[in-house]
Amino acid sequence: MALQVPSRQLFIDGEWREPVLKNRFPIVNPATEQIIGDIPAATSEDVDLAVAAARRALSRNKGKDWASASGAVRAKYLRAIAAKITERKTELGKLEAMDCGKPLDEAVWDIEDVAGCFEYYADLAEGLDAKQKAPVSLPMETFKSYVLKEPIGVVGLITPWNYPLLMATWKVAPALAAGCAAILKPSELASITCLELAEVCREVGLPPGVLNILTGLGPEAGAPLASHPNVDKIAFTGSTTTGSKIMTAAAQMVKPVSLELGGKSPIIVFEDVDLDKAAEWTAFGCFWTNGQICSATSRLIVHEKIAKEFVDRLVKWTKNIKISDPLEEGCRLGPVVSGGQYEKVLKFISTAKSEGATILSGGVRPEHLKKGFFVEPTIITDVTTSMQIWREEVFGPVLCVKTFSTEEEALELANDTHYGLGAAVISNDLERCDRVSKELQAGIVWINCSQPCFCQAPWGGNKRSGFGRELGEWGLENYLSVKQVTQYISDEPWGWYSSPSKL
Ligand SMILES: NC(=O)C1=CN([C@@H]2O[C@H](COP(=O)(O)OP(=O)(O)OC[C@H]3O[C@@H](n4cnc5c(N)ncnc54)[C@H](O)[C@@H]3O)[C@@H](O)[C@H]2O)C=CC1
Ligand SMILES: NCCCC(=O)O
Ligand code: NA
Repeated sequence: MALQVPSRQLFIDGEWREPVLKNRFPIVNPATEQIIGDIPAATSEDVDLAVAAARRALSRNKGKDWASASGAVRAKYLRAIAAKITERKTELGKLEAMDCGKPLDEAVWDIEDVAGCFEYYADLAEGLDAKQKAPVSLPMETFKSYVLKEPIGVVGLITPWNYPLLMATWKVAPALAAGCAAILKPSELASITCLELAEVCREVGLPPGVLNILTGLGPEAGAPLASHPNVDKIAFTGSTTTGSKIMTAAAQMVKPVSLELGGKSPIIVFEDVDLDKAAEWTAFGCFWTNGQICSATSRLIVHEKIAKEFVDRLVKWTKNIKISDPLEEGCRLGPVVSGGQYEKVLKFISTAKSEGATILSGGVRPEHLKKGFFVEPTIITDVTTSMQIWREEVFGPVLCVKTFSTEEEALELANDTHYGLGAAVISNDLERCDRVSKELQAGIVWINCSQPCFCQAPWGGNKRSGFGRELGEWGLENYLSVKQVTQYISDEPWGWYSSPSKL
């Protein structure tokens, strides 16, 4: 059963506020193409208000309420948020599925991960207190030095639509744990659950201004945040093109950025694998989240000895994937997020065809679904390394295939990309897996699986997939500034200049 989408405003300074320009835009359910509600459209006027509220939150009570409160104080809020999210798990999962099209089971899994991530950073916030004043060993006995870790300040968090609440949480949870105040700008294509996070923050009594949530369009709400002189850092997940624009805007203010961008990740399948296990991971690696994952292993590189049998088996697994409305029981593939993405994915497929590739399976709308932005899981063979389908991120359920004969050749193909986010290797020879993992140019390597993601482990890429790492302790460091405090401890004068008293 579909749910009523709550009608919300912008969340600024701990309360709901109508956008200054009073505009709203529709929310489209990609499975039905129906309008299911609307969200407020923030502009630079609202960004100014939110940034000012965040500044006030940092300095209220001389910082003692938030920024310089103990980590344990902030952890209580993070745990309270986690508890409320868990309480509302089923409802939030449904809203997420209706908004971005991911199968309900995946959406509920995401919401569980959201709660887990808030819990995890609550622990790290507490741990931060014990890490303060860590001594630095110096080569001169006359000095001693220690390090303070302080919140970076006001942070702008700009997030995408493929994991709407989870990607927001990967940023919000560590930012709040660190003692920053934040402005979150979710994607205009899927913002419902981020506005519900605002409601959760209101209910748990998060101090006003600590988290502000502004829905709106990229150029109207995201761009003024990225270039705002009173925002101290930007963390972004999304396309490489937008990441580059954000970095350019931030550079004008010498503002640090962390960027988690696109990918064209490889999965290498060696000849010694269990075909069914490898086929299932290959399908999951590319078709999970309807193929819309930055780390999707969308280039299959399979040993020529097993290629034919493996690809046949993979097609069989793919045909077994239930494609339906995301809310239908057992759904494993929903629609892509929007009409625009649907057209884009189909264009990628038709270009591959016109460049000489073979659409082995899928490539079209499923016959039984007349409405919605559905694309069948698609497998493309006869691909060359110069084709668009091999080189560019599709962000849809589309896998392209090449074969190899030697490990060296497999690595060459795998690393033949401007991106460097994820990579997977499937083989029963674990020594080989270790060797290949070292050679793969990627921030994340999966052995005998693809995509599992744990909030304890670092996440991020190399090359044009961006830089900086989210999650784990690295995710917290993103929002901390390191201050060196060095003290002269000798009773002797410094003695560099001749003392005037000796004249
Ligand atoms: N790496 C990833 O996780 C994602 C990659 N993508 C890729 O991006 C393509 C386009 O999707 P979009 O939704 O248009 O992604 P996008 O990268 O433009 O959007 C991501 C976020 O950036 C914001 N944004 C857009 N322009 C901005 C600007 N000039 N300044 C500040 N913020 C801005 C958006 O409002 C959204 O919140 C997809 O087809 C896919 O290839 C999209 C979403 C996630
Ligand atoms: N499993 C989380 C993937 C996140 C991302 O697409 O960035
Ligand atoms: Na939507």
